[in-house]
Amino acid sequence: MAKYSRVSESVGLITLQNPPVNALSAAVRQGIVDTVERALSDPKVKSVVICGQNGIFCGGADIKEFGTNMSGPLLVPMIHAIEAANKPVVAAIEGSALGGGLELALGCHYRIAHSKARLGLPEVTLGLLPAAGGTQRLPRLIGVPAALDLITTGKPLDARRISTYPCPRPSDLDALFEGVMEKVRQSARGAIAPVACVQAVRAAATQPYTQGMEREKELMATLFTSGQARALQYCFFAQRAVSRWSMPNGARWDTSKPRPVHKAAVIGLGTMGRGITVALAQTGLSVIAVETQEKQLMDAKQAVSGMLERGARRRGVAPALDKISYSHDIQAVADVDLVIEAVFEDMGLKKKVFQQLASICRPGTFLCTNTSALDVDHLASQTHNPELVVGMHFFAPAHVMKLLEVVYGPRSSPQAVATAMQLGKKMGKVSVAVGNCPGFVGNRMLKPYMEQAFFLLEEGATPELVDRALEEFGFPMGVFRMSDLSGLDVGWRVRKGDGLAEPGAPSGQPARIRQGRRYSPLGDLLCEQGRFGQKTGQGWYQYNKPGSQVARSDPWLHSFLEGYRAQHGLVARRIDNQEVLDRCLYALINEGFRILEDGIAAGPEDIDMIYVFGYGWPRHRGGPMFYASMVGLGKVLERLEHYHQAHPDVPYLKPCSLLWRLVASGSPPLHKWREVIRKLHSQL
Ligand SMILES: CCCCCC/C=C/CC(=O)SCCNC(=O)CCNC(=O)[C@H](O)C(C)(C)COP(=O)(O)OP(=O)(O)OC[C@H]1O[C@@H](n2cnc3c(N)ncnc32)[C@H](O)[C@@H]1OP(=O)(O)O
Repeated sequence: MAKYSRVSESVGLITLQNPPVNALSAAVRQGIVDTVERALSDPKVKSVVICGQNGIFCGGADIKEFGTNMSGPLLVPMIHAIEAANKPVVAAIEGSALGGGLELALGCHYRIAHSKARLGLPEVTLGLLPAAGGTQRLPRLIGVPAALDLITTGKPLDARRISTYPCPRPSDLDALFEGVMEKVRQSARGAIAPVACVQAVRAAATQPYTQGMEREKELMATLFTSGQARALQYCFFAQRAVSRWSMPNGARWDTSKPRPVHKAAVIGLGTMGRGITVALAQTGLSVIAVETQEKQLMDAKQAVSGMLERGARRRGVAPALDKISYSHDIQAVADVDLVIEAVFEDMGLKKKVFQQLASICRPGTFLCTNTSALDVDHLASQTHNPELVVGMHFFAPAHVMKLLEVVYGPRSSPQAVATAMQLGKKMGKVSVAVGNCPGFVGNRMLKPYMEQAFFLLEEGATPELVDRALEEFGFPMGVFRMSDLSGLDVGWRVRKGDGLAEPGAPSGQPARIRQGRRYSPLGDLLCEQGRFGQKTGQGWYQYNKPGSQVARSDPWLHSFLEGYRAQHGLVARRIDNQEVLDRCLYALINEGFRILEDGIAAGPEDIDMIYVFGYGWPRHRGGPMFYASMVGLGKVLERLEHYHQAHPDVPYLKPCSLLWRLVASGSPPLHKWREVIRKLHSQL
């Protein structure tokens, strides 16, 4: 696990060997201890070099060991022994030196890095801090401000020449730490690791080394066993696990070969189409961007060019303007490998586009739809080759948001899914393969979540109260602020399509029962008044002007709610944060279990990554299904039953059979849920 050799007579060379990333497993740590001892006791050896095999120095501690009884030498004394060595020890860094890997390098007397090396302390992203001296040695090496930046964000740095570093000279240490703590608290949204990182670096800046090390150890001890660390480490593996997709028919990632995509087309250049065009061009693909309205096409070209130029400036590269050609004629897509349709969310219109594409595109072209909820299979049936059709559901802004839902219908071929998944990966997305149903995974689960928020308003809550509870939980935005941002009219259109929202509906009880279940027309009533959210300057909140983003409490809305309750004979009661969280989150989680039961998502990791990367679920809480496993499935079931008894006309609150089944089988840990789901499916 650490190979020893002597080179040029006097240099002891230690090579870390633990594929794929030379993580510091117990065996590697033991190997380092043994080989360092050997080099130091060999009189012919004058200096020691530590490097990693296969072009990577070291990816840090072995995260898989964290949940286990860790054995083997500890990192801190191992690194101390290197630092205390009486022969110079050099870290020769190629590829990544991350976490414990960088801390190992920091314990060496010199570090030399390849110009393409990446150095970082990502512990904070796993709910931890760099507790092998990282928070103590790094500030001493590069100064407090730069160290704080690396440690609290976990972002890796490219190796740089020292002459390019600014000289770190904090003038007022207290102000510096207060400022950073404030920034960290705001962006961390309840995450404890970044705060502990600041506290540890503060110890480095204000206390002697040994006391700093003690503080670092103490803070790490708290983090190491925290639920947040478990959640973040779960996310690390879940993010990788979702790329190993499978379909109910047995097709899998490792047996399905993607086809290369060199040239793609985007149809429809509204907000989504523009973002998708940018994402594709930035990946290096040739893109045909089609918009039939001449004025829209010109506007889109200008907007896309601006987005590409700003992105390129940020990344210090040339903008990929020449990758895109614009056309108002759909015939221009005849020779592309893959088309992404991103026209207005209207089934009639999308069907027409798919019929056209089926007759224009050359045989074998993959046809993808960016619909957020419509039936992918129905669109596939408009073509001669339904096996080539999949959904590619991007999230706005499409060139920024990391999530891509790849939606397969019953007739989508494994190759079409593999190709869309690979294209998503190339675009830097976290791509999750899911089955076809209204709203797929993300939007399907959003429905019960939003429904509960509306009901809470009817029962006495305000948008401010609901949003505050969700934001304190860790969402960047509560449900009403989010609804104002995305536009109330979007959901209104869907409800009208579903035959739910009817203008001029009767008042009183009938208005609140639709299709045999409780319904809240509050969102529809706001839309009827032209209150569509930020874009109209009024929604659940008020804004200084249309387009403004600063939400202010709206007295009109409060008296509207009072009037509404009076009109419907509802008596407002006191609602606390816990009830908001219980009802909104457990209704959403219950739908997640139904999705697993229906086989729409292959496993809980898929749902969790969709919520973490697409819906602002706080990463340090691991995603809704992981959260349910942490709260305890028995407790989730009990609360859902309680609320369903109180609201029997709300089917979303009725605990689903998979949840019952899991609780009956002793609430197994999340990684065992697939077995229970398999059994459930085999019995159906
Ligand atoms: C009081 C107790 C004291 C305990 C001390 C605890 C000390 C903690 C300090 C630490 O070092 S924490 C770990 C910090 N390191 C990281 O967070 C790095 C994580 N890895 C990465 O960022 C990337 O993997 C990479 C190194 C940049 C390589 O990226 P690449 O895209 O090339 O490959 P991946 O697909 O991401 O990974 C390949 C494969 O390797 C697995 N893996 C990666 N890093 C680790 C690791 N540190 N431990 C265990 N396994 C790791 C990864 O899961 C992939 O495997 P899979 O089977 O495909 O999932």
